Amino acid sequence: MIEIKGLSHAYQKNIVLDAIHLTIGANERCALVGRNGAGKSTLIRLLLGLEKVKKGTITLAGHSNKTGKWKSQVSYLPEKFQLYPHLTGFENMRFFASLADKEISDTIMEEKLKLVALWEDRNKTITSYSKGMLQRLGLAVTLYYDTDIIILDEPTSGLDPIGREKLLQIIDGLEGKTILMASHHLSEIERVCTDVAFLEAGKLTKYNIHEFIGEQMKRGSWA
Ligand SMILES: Nc1ncnc2c1ncn2[C@@H]1O[C@H](COP(=O)(O)OP(=O)(O)OP(=O)(O)O)[C@@H](O)[C@H]1O
Repeated sequence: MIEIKGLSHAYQKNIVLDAIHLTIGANERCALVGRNGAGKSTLIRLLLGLEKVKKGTITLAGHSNKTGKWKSQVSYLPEKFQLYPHLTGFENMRFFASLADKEISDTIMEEKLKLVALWEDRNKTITSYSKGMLQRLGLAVTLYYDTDIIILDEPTSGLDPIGREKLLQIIDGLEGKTILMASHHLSEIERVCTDVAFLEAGKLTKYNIHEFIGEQMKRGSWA
């Protein structure tokens, strides 16, 4: 579960987040949306401890983000995951596993590579992978930590419709996770998300997906 209470953040006089509240429970897939500059990346950086929380509280999987205990329960897929181009898909998996705090077995790597449909291509160097395959490999790395909370930053960015659909199918199949996914695409939000956290002028409003679609019909797209 993610719990944010009274969180504010400003860069000099630019108030980006103004006393926002957000709770995302297990089995919720919550989209994080808002216009360019609305504060999505700032919120993600605060959640990941990359930016200091000055006002308000963040609790991740029951741990305050001030303690550091939350780290084993959160995984993050950035918009562009830095993989090693001279290594194969499997070698990349092994390399990132070697950096993890817990042991990640070959069996788990096999399971995740099969989940993202890259098992057949595991021994190819990733220079031969398409953008979609690279993003799926990044997702496989993110998933083998098996954390309660998964944060995805525009996971389908730059993918063609087939690549996008394959990735969304995998995300749609994840169970028992708390997912926050930044996105600019209403169609993909509708496809996989149960809820939407909408940022506008420093305020955050949470909708269930049906309310959000209705709201968009009334007032036009946010983007
Ligand atoms: N390190 C920083 N220093 C100063 N201002 C910043 C910094 N990072 C972000 N900002 C400002 O904070 C506001 C929110 O930026 P942020 O990147 O969080 O928005 P965003 O919703 O992620 O935008 P986008 O959709 O374009 O990625 C913007 O006005 C931006 O210029």
